[in-house]
This record gives sequence, structure tokens and C-alpha cells, in this order.
Amino acid sequence: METTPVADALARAPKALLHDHLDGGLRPATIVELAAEIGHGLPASDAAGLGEWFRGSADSGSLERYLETFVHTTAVMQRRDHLVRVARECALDLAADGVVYAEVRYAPEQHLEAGLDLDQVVLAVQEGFAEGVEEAAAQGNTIRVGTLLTAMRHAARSQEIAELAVRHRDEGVVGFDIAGAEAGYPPSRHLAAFEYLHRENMHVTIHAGEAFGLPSIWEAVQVCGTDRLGHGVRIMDDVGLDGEKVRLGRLAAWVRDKRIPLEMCPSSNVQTGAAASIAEHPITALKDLRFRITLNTDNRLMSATSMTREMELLVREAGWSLADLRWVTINALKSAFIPFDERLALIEGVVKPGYAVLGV
Ligand SMILES: O=c1[nH]cnc2c1ncn2[C@H]1C[C@H](O)[C@@H](CO)O1
Ligand SMILES: [Zn+2]
Repeated sequence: METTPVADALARAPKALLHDHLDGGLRPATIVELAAEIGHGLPASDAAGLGEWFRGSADSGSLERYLETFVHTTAVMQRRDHLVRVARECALDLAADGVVYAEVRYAPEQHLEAGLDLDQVVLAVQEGFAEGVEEAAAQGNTIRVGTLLTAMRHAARSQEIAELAVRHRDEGVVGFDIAGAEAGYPPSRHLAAFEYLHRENMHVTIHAGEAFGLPSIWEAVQVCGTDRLGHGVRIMDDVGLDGEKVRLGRLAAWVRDKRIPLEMCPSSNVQTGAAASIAEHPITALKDLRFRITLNTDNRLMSATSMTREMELLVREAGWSLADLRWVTINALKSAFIPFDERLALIEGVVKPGYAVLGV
């Protein structure tokens, strides 16, 4: 993309990110290096080729096939020092992209193959984030990173992961999530974990309404009591036209009325077939209907993207303005899993002044 005044403004705009997978954001060069160290075979031997392989393979039109690419990232995230490095680089890369607040998620149960236990995995990742945040600050980029612990929805460890999240809540873990193939694995499968988290006053988000439709969103909201929806793009199935007038079904109305945040990830959705194109992605219609939408990367490696790029795509292909981007940034901070006063401080002290400099 050529450098234009708008592209320059987007690069400088303060960003808030609620939905980014640690194992979906590795630097290709790091994967090449770590894979060589542990003797893991890769589908491409150089960083550029590997980056291209991830993006191309993830462009499959199917969430299941998209998820298959993660075997090559989780493979190199098994040793303590490797987890520290990947987390450190994640914080540095997000900060360099202008992200001032990020919630980064991963599934600890996928990092036990070299003998670490769940707590050791969490501590290694927290150490890496702390290092990255400190280095970024030294480079002049201030970022705050919160961690979400994910349980894989096809597996049966959600209660354990929920307890792990609660155990590490004072060390930077701010919430819990479920991810993985959605069809056939409804959120209610993990109801006991969600009930436990509610009793512990712990925040919850659920991947729902990405590869499966309204029943998945309904369960996440009404049965599991989620605070936010990961993607939630299929809520559009409950939005119709009554002549010229937009009509919300009961679930869509509930989601909008309750201001339930939607963690939307345009490029990822185009790759998995959840949306036809950036121009037609429901994020724009939902913005116009004033749902509590947020803009996210999902997997920077698989989508070869960044927050700046997602913003550029919406501006170029869906007619978004800087004011729209400021709005979703504030929405994200209103929806963040850190305390209210800290969210407010970021909105008033960082985001609003940052956009004011850009004339918004
Ligand atoms: O967009 C997604 N939908 C469902 N699951 C996902 C998505 N992106 C990543 N994951 C899975 C694969 C990762 O290994 C796991 C934990 O980050 O979460
Ligand atoms: Zn995701």
C-alpha cells in the first residue's frame, strides 16, 4: 500500500486490540530459527516463503483447514525459552504497530509437549510479555498487555484452564476464552467452567458465530453468559430488512441493547469464508447499526496483517473514516477486561489525545 496522508495517520493512531492469538502471530523468521533448533520440519525453509505459506494455506474458506496451519506454530512453542521469546516479540510487534492496549490469547494445554506444566507455560508467557513491554517502552512505544487463557472447545480441559486463569489473575491474566473448530462443539459443552468463572468474578469471552450461526451465539450469550463474543459475525443472520427499514431479531436486539462487544476480525473472516470480502464484511453494517463492535487481527501471521493493515483495508475498501476507527478503538477499551479506571485512563489520556493530533 502506498504511503498517503491517511496511511500515515493510521500508522500513528493509537490502537486497542482485544482478539489476537499468540500462536497466530509469530514472526516467520522466528519459526524458522526455533524449528531448526528442535528439528521440526516446516513446509518452507526461508522466512519469506514460510510467511507466504501460512497466508496461502489459511486462505482455505474453511475454519477447520485454517486451524491446521497452527501445528507449525505450536510446535515451536513448547520450551520455556521459546515461549518467552515468542511472547516478547509479540509485545514488541504490537507496540511497534501503535497498539497501546492488547489482550493476547493462547491455549496453555497446547504447550505441554516438552514437559512444561500448565503453570510453567503461563509464567513463561508472562515473563516474555513483561520483557517485550519493557523493551518497547525503552523504544518509546508504551503498551499494556493482558492475557486471555483459551481452552480448546473440542478438548475436555476447560475447567482446569478456567482454574489456571483464576490462579494467575494477579499476574496479568485478565480473562478466559474457548476456541477451535466451532461446528459440533457448542459453548454449553463447557458450561461448568463458565459457571465457575462467574462465581469467581472472572471475565469471559467466547469464539461464537464464526463458522456456526445463531445457535452458537445464543448459547454463548444466554446459556454461558459471555461478556464478549469472539467474531460474532453471524449475528447478521438475525438482521433483516422490512421494506426499507432494518429489523433486528430478538437475539440481535439483545446483543445490541446489552452492548455486548463483538471482537470482529475482517481479514480472518474472509479467509475462513465467514465473510465474502472486506467490502461486504458485516462489520460495516453493524457499525452503522451501532452495535458495540471492535476491530481485531485474530492471527497476524495467518492473515499477514496488523492493526494498521486492518484499518487501512476498512478505509480503502469499506469507506471507513478516522472517526469510525476512533470509535471502535474507544469501544475496545470500554470492553477491555482491565479495571474501569484503567480503561478510562487509556481512553482519556492516550486514545483521545492521539486522535486529536490527527485532527479527529
Ligand atoms: O478464529 C479462530 N477461531 C477459532 N479458533 C481459533 C481462531 N484462531 C485461532 N484459533 C485457535 C487455534 C489456536 O491454536 C488456538 C489458541 O490460540 O485458537
Ligand atoms: Zn480467534
